Amino acid sequence: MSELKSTLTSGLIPAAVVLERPRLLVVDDQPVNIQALYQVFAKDSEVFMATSGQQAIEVCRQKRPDLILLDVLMPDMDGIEVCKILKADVETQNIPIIFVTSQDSPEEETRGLEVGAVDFITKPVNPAVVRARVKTHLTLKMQSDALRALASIDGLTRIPNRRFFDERLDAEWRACRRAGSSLSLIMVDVDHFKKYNDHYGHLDGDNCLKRVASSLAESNWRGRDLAARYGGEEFVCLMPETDLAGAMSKAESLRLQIENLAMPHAQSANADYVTISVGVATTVPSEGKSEEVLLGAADEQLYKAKQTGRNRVVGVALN
Ligand SMILES: Nc1nc2c(ncn2[C@@H]2O[C@H](COP(=O)(O)OP(=O)(O)OP(=O)(O)O)[C@@H](O)[C@H]2O)c(=O)[nH]1
Repeated sequence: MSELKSTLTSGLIPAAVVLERPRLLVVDDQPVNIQALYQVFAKDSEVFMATSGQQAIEVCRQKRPDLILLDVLMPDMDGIEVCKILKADVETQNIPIIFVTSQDSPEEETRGLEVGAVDFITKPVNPAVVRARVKTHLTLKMQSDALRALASIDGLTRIPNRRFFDERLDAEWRACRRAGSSLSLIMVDVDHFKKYNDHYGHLDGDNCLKRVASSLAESNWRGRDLAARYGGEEFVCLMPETDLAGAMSKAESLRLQIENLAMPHAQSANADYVTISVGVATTVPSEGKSEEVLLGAADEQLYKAKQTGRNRVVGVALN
């Protein structure tokens, strides 16, 4: 449970998922039906409302509700279509959708479940039934969000792991390619870390990695940036919409940040304390280029930083 608690506070699970006051979206073209559901939930939940499919999608993207109660039959865009659109978008696909319908045929229900709804409720709604079903699906959503977040965190350092980083790199690569903007990668490696372990012991080595990780993760990052543990004593940072100059300047401030922790390292050939070497690579993703090439380039720059004396930043912009 304490693991889950620290995961929650790390920000990887949205605060709303703690569900002290769940956020529900009720969608129906008839205000009287919205009113009926509003009365069931208003006391314990924050209730958003939408009277059309298009409005429902907009509210969803802005407010990120924990669950949607969605009317099937609506004039412009029906509930099935709304559900398909929300399930196709990574930002909204994990929000459970319960269809609320006056047509309770098996065909209708099958169609709804096939496009991704989790449940069906028939009109006129029974307050006790709808409350119980919503509670069940909110609990399931909280559990699956918590599991997803735990699977994304490195066990030792509690910052995002390589798996999470790989997923985000993939998504940001595509986003920067669409926008025609730069994507930068920063590779960080602790200098002479084998000697650190040999001198202070593996437990102190672990603590050193934890401090480096926290310092990197707590740096002053912009919205879509990400710092993760790549493996061993290596860390990686992703900076979308950032050119080489911006990434080099951030990398230099990370290097200083670690130096300023002033963690003693008696065996380092570079300094009396722990330092890092940093490799930076930037590209504008396009047809024919790959994420692996960007990763390889950052790694190559890191190698150069090691070869040319460590405790330094080296970078390259790829054509
Ligand atoms: N304590 C601890 N050590 C780790 C962990 N992961 C990797 N290491 C150690 O990190 C060390 C990395 O050593 P090397 O790859 O030789 O690099 P280095 O000693 O840092 O030398 P340079 O990178 O060239 O400065 C190895 O001794 C690994 O065992 C970990 O989770 N905890």
